[in-house]
Amino acid sequence: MTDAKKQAALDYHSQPIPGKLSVELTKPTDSAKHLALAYSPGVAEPCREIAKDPENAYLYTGKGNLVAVVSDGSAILGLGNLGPLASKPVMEGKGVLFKKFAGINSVDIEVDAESPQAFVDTVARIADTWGGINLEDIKAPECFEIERSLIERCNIPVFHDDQHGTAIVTAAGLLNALDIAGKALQDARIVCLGAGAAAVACMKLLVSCGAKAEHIDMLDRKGVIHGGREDLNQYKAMFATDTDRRTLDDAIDGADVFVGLSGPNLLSPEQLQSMASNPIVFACSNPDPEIHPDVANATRDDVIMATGRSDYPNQVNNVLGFPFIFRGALDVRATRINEEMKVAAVHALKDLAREEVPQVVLDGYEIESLSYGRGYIIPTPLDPRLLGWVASAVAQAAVDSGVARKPYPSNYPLQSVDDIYG
Ligand SMILES: NC(=O)C1=CN([C@@H]2O[C@H](COP(=O)(O)OP(=O)(O)OC[C@H]3O[C@@H](n4cnc5c(N)ncnc54)[C@H](OP(=O)(O)O)[C@@H]3O)[C@@H](O)[C@H]2O)C=CC1
Ligand SMILES: CC(=O)C(=O)O
Ligand SMILES: [Mg+2]
Repeated sequence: MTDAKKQAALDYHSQPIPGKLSVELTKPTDSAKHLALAYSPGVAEPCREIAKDPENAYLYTGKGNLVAVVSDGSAILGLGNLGPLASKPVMEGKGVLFKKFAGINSVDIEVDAESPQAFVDTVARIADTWGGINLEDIKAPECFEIERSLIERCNIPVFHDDQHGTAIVTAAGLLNALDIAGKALQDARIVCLGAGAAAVACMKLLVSCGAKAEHIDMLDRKGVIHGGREDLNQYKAMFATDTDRRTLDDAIDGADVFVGLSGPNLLSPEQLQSMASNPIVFACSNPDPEIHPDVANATRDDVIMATGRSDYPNQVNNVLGFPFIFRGALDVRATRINEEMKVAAVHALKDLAREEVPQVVLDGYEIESLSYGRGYIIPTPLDPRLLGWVASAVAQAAVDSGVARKPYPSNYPLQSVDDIYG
């Protein structure tokens, strides 16, 4: 970013008031009568009802439309472990996206925990307050055990966005990119740079969508993950292959797909040059991708290029997932977000990209036209149809797979966030 853009980003966060989120009132509070309802003595009535039946919290409080965005700051975007407080702008940012795109209220919680167990205990003790918990920017391998324990201990959806949100969006974008490149997922040779939270979840979901595990080379800082390595944790070991390839140079040669979930500037033009025809490059590290799109496009004119950024075409970013996935899950009061709901979200995103693009999206990006093809493999976050398409697919899958505690909502498909209360 230029110095001017960096300053603009700081100004955006600090002016006219610090931060990006605020709390609003939903009831009148202008008279003594109102106060006697909102606070003492009236507030005692819903307290008594909730004490009788905890489900009444959904009726008398904001719980059912409230998601906690929780981080320990150990893997903030691709910036690394900067600690809990430095993650707050990202967590507030996730809250902005929840509210703007799905009408969901959220509170960011940055936890300074000395161990994964302390983190889990902290979150589990406050879990009843929320309708759902979105874990964010927690590094691997700790994130896997943290999420598993919290899912076990909580009866609300717990979802590690960097794993599953990223995987859902990546799978949808990749299915379309392969379609445009004239290739099939089961034949594609895939290189995944990174072997952390996002990478492991993305490759697992791609395999469940039809990719061949033996066609995937996953790499960490030490190179290709292969069966001869003795330093692999159980999550990396799932992707160990029987191969002689050891470096990114070895793995990328002739590959159809590069998925970067690692760090900045790690894929060189020479490496891109050695990929197969119509190479698909998802350089998803934020804020700086594994290869800059200007460099990639200057290197090959047949590249299908995506990044996690909002300022280039094909934004493969979990913003296309978590707001709408939680919307659907909350509205049917799902106890968890299961594989069926994730796969339903993949297909909704994939299919929506093949529809005509509405004018409001063109206006938002200040462009004249946009249609399914190399420069448009995935819907943009500003597409108002995401709410209806993705939340409906997720809610239906929750009902069909038996994790919903309420029926498919009668006010679905949602046209806008103004419709969420029916
Ligand atoms: N576009 C999107 O929607 C999303 C993008 N991301 C991006 O993915 C990246 C990883 O995030 P996340 O999975 O949460 O973090 P983790 O800390 O869990 O994982 C990071 C992984 O990247 C690997 N890595 C780091 N540097 C290198 C390198 N030089 N060469 C090879 N591998 C490297 C690490 O290797 P090792 O295991 O050896 O330490 C580790 O496996 C970030 O840049 C993040 O911004 C994440 C989520 C969503
Ligand atoms: C987008 C996101 O969640 C990340 O880069 O961590
Ligand atoms: Mg993240």
